[in-house]
Amino acid sequence: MAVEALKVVITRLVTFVTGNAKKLEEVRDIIEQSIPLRSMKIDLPELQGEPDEISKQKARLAAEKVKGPVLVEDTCLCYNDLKGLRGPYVKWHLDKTGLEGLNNLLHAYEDKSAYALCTFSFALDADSEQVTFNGKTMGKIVPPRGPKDFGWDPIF
Ligand SMILES: O=P(O)(O)OP(=O)(O)OP(=O)(O)OC[C@H]1O[C@@H](n2cnc3c(O)ncnc32)[C@H](O)[C@@H]1O
Repeated sequence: MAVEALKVVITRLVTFVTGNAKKLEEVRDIIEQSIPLRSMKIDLPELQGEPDEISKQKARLAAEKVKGPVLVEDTCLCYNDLKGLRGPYVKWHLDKTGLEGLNNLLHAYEDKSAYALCTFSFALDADSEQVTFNGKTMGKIVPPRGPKDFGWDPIF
């Protein structure tokens, strides 16, 4: 399945669906040279569940709207001592409590280690099985510092 999908990716235009300009910038930098890519901002529901499942459903919903091959990504920030939370819900936490709130979450814990999990899903169309890829970066949660122009970067 993955190989079949890949064949189509390089010959057909893929729509990267996101409402996040910084995310789009990074994805363009990394894969625009490899596959024909365009972007589209479509409001998709913020889903709940495990990262892979959220990403797959996001791809299915995006493919339904685009009616063609799509790529989506869902980012999680996972605290080890909180068993992987805030995970996919980090966006809400960041919106409501800001960077300080995300940092304060770990005050009661010794271990400040965390990881960023990026889950990409590709779908040829709404009826095809989604192909999912994960990337994980280990780090730790610190008080906010540096540029504040991209999500939770200042605390990770
Ligand atoms: O339209 P989509 O692609 O879903 O864009 P989004 O901003 O809703 O994307 P996510 O749900 O995947 O992102 C969850 C949160 O993580 C933030 N984020 C995503 N990638 C990041 C990165 O590389 N560094 C810092 N923050 C990031 C993002 O700004 C959100 O607040």
